[in-house]
Amino acid sequence: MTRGRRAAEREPSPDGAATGPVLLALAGVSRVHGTGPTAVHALDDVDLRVRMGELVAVMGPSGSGKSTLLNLAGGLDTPTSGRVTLGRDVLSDVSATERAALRRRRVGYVFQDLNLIPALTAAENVALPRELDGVRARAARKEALAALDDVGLADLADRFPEEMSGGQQQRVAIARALVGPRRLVLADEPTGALDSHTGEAVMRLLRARVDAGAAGLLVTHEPRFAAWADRTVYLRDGVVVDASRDDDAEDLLVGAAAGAAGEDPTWDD
Ligand SMILES: Nc1ncnc2c1ncn2[C@@H]1O[C@H](COP(=O)(O)OP(=O)(O)OP(=O)(O)O)[C@@H](O)[C@H]1O
Repeated sequence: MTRGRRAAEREPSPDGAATGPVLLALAGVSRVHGTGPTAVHALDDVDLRVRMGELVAVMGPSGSGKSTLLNLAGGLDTPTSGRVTLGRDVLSDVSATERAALRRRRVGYVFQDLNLIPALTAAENVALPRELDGVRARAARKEALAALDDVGLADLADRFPEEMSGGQQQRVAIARALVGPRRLVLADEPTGALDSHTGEAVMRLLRARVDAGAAGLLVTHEPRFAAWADRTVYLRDGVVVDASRDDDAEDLLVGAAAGAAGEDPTWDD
């Protein structure tokens, strides 16, 4: 089991198991790109559960399926077989439109390629996904300012991306990923373009968000960043070849509970 120094410091539990409800569950998930002799088995029969309050790192060589896993987890892609569940919603069963709506409301992405919109200020970039969710402009700005404050950028809210350093831009991207009621944070090499000091700061922010109750999945090539996670899953050729402790399924919100009537305790949106 790979447990980082910081995770160990943060969490005294000897087995390191996060105890929140399962937010994200992949069960027997495979993804094949293409057909016939040229088909690529990007993921093969992967099981993974991530709990609220848990940060899971995904490591593996180039082409091992890390980004495919992240895309499936966030509903950007659908599995060829198997099931992806977010809260009580089976992402792999809903229509593309519903999946897009779930994704927008519930999933925050942080990519190496930040995708900030150059013509919008930091606050406008962060507010945009909330406005797309139907939140009124004034409320969305308020939320955006709070999210920017969380990442230490309250003073730069009205700057444009080109007026900020790379690290500051990355923090804006994180604020945008975390604004509003999102509970699942998917980060694909979020530290890739950053110097080590700024990379650590980014990890601290992700860790803090997860400690506050989100579930996080972090793709990284760097063990020192994976050390911030509670556990690490290693992929090779689309297969999980090593995973530190994944806990019991008994309190899963999925399976028989999927589609059941009533409130979903993992969401407050
Ligand atoms: N849209 C696609 N069409 C065909 N093959 C694809 C597609 N997307 C990914 N693949 C293939 O699936 C495999 C897994 O790709 P993926 O991008 O998930 O790996 P990765 O571990 O994220 O790699 P890297 O670390 O280089 O980003 C690779 O062989 C890749 O070429």
